[in-house]
Amino acid sequence: MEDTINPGVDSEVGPLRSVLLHRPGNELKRLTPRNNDQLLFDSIPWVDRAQQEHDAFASVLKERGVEVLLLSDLLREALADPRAYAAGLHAAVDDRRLGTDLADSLRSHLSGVGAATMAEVLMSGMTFEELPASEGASLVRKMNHPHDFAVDPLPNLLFTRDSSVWIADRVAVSSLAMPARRRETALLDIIYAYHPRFHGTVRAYGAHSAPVEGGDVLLLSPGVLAVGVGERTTAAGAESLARSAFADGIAHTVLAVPIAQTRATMHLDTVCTMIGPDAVVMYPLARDSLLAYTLRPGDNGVLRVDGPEPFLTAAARAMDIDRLHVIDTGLDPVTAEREQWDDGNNTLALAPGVVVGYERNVETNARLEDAGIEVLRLASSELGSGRGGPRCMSCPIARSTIPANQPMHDRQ
Ligand SMILES: NC(=[NH2+])NCCC[C@H](N)C(=O)O
Repeated sequence: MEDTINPGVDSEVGPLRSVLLHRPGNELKRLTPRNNDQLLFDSIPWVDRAQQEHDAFASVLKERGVEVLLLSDLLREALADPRAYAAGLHAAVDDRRLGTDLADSLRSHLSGVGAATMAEVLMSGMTFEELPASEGASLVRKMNHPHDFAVDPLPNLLFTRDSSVWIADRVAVSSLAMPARRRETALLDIIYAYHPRFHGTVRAYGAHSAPVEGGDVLLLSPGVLAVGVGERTTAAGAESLARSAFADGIAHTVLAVPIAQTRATMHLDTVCTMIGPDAVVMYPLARDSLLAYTLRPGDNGVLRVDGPEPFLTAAARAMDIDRLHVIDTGLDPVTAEREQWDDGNNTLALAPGVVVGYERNVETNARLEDAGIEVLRLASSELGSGRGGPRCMSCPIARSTIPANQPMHDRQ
């Protein structure tokens, strides 16, 4: 048997060894022009092409020696455990939406369908017309349109970055802010609690805490986290993540970084991602305006909060480096805005100086290459419709540790 890779992530850029992805599936087929806004997609993706683009993403990672775990496989395998199956039933059936009669009949139907179908229902949801026939009349069934959802689909599962985050050897299952994504928490919870691969995994933070989404969390260096606070992660969420990371000894500094509350900048990783241990690619407009509050453990369990001050200053101090380099994308404001929207700043580092990016961001990629970064390009005509790039679509489970204080150019 091959050795399994021990989970653990202490940076954004250490050589990537194992990653969790979600190959888009039938949940994307639920998107219509009537529900796409609410389900956080900007258009209606062509699902077959989205799958091809995603398969190409997985292949790029595998070719570089990264183990790719698929969320649907892990969920199905986890559901083989009766306790996981019971948790799945609980996550699928909402008594408040269905009323007692319909909820009971759906529960008894799902109890017998088996792990594969159960996983599919949890991911793709169920419409009223797909519910099993049941005895007696149900007002709820009569008064809902056959295409209404009895169980909501989760099209944003694709963005595995947001629903869980590894910090050192612990995993934080997120508390997601938007109603369309809240049920993702239950699926990740089932995987980490019951899949044999994650047996013994210790948690950080608590999925019932104030919202934190993984797209807002950057592991700037071992022990130093930057947490975007904006449309998704709240200040209370950043505090609770900091408190738990300090208590567990997996971080000594957390930078809370205010970001504009708009769709274009829903997460910190839409404007800034790391491409080396002391370097980031950053949306030019954010470069001089981004601020940070510095959180550290204080006496008697009280948090110390300093700042705000410029993000780059606070980050360099916390990381104990002279300067956090910003790769100058040097773009004119209109190109910069277009490429930021298309996730040009949302790169996934496979190692220091090696990143995956969307090919459509021609100018940003060219500037990254000018700076000596290798850019592995992905097609994204359909994947991009959910507004997420390679970083959003990946949850690193294991990265190798980079030796401390070794600037990037020595490592290439
Ligand atoms: N880490 C990220 N930037 N994730 C992007 C998530 C996009 C997704 N449609 C949402 O609105 O939630």
